[in-house]
Amino acid sequence: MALDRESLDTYVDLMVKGQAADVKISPRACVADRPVEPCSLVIFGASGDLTTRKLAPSLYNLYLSEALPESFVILGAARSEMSHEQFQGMIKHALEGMDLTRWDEFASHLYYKQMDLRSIDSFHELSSTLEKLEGKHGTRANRIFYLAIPPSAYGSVAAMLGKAGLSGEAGDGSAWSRLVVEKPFGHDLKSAQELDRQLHEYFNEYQIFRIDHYLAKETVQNVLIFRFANAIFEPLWNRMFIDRVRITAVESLGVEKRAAYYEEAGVLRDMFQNHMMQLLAVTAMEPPAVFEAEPVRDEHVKVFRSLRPIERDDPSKNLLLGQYGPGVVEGKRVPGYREEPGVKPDSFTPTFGMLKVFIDNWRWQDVPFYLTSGKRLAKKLTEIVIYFKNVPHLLFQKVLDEDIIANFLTLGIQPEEKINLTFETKYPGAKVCLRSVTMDFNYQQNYEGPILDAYEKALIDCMQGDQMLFWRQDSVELCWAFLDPVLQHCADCDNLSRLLLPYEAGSWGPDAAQVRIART
Ligand SMILES: NC(=O)C1=CN([C@@H]2O[C@H](COP(=O)(O)OP(=O)(O)OC[C@H]3O[C@@H](n4cnc5c(N)ncnc54)[C@H](OP(=O)(O)O)[C@@H]3O)[C@@H](O)[C@H]2O)C=CC1
Ligand SMILES: O=C1O[C@H](COP(=O)(O)O)[C@@H](O)[C@H](O)[C@H]1O
Repeated sequence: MALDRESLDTYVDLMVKGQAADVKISPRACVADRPVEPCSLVIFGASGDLTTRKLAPSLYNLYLSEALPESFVILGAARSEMSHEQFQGMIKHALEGMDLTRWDEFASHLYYKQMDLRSIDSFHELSSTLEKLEGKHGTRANRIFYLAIPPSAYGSVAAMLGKAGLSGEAGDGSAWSRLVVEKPFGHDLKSAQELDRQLHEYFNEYQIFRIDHYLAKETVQNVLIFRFANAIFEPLWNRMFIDRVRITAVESLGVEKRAAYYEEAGVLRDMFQNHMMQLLAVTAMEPPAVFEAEPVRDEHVKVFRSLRPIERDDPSKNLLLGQYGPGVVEGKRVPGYREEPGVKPDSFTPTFGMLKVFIDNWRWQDVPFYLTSGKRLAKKLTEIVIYFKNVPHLLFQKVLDEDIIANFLTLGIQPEEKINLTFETKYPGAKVCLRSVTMDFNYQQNYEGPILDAYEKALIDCMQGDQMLFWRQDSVELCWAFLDPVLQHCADCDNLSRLLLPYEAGSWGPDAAQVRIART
């Protein structure tokens, strides 16, 4: 049968002109979304680092891309004395380098209120300020309270909101109230349960949004799409075909100005209890019955429930810890952790961790997951790498007398947002030689629009009431229960000093020789 004209043209385009890789496939329903209702966003901690560095640029970007509702109010609150105009000036300063052509319109939605978070009167005043602003901007009484304040204040602020009547919702669903809580959610299982008890005194679980900006990263969401919207990978995604999984989230940044917090947290609380666990969950979870918040979060929970406990008395078989010393990072000389402002000169706080984790279930029995995170490493890199098993019969290895590299799949989260599959091919020529080649997909391929920043996604999801990318309390508790024994072991200075290995800033962590010495 002869090809019709259109098919022939397509064939010529794809095959003869060799453009298969450049086929433009239009996105399907990528912008179709739920409407965002008018609302007010109250940011407690509006003068702090998180607000200026993350929230302000995200909100302005959402405004520029017309993702915010037409009627909205952003009310900043903190201890500092500031007028509305000063607050607007501070936010504008935080937007340096962005397109400010629509700044004046955006600024007309920004307000500030000086507050003492320990005083109930301050919350009653907040209530009447909100009512006035809601009347002026027509935002109804839909309210989001964002806790960008020290974690020690989360419980009491939630209680103050409740006492001032700000946690309630209209019975007919015409007005809602939501609470956004930043990590850390407690510092161990017990404190996480206590915090949860305090939050629930006045808020229901469906009103509480425990943010994890890693879950909201485009490429992390893409892990689920990659796994469950393709038929060819999932059959391989198990212990029969996968040898090991490496999940890495390392950065070149040091502790910056957060020593007070980091000295208490260290890498295990700062990165493992939250972001690393969520990366593990999206890699290891089963497909949910439907792609909705609760079924997806149920599957996260099942992964966390299946974590093989780490030996309390000797976690060193599964754990490697390090602390950075001075070195050169990206061409710049930097001090060691102990010389950073605010850090104790004899601090044993770990800034690097590698944890070998097993998930005891049918899919993953005995497949090790290596989770690595650390500060002041050679470069910023977050990726999930799936190492497949070697071929069952080493046909070419015998001919070549050399190891054959098993296939691996790299899910690049940041800074390069990509998916690579590496496999063996024949090197051209008369002799039998092999070479590894990589099939690349770059996230920006055939896409020119902006990529939503994680905080933008989290904010918009919260405005839409979608909790899929937020932590549920049962997951929080299971992760603390898993890490608590390790943290308790490390709370003993003698144990910690034995476990903690130095590494040079700008390196890839403690070197292998040191690790071997420490382990013998
Ligand atoms: N910064 C980041 O990148 C990240 C932060 N987080 C979390 O976000 C939260 C905020 O962090 P960050 O912005 O870095 O902290 P900062 O210390 O920079 O800011 C704290 C803010 O809270 C306000 N505040 C503190 N105490 C009171 C009080 N009694 N009454 C009223 N306001 C008060 C401060 O106001 P004032 O300055 O006026 O005193 C300031 O605006 C923390 O829980 C942190 O763990 C989570 C992930 C990343
Ligand atoms: O939550 C945190 O994350 C950042 C790393 O986030 P990223 O999006 O830049 O990868 C980390 O630097 C910080 O210590 C931690 O609190």
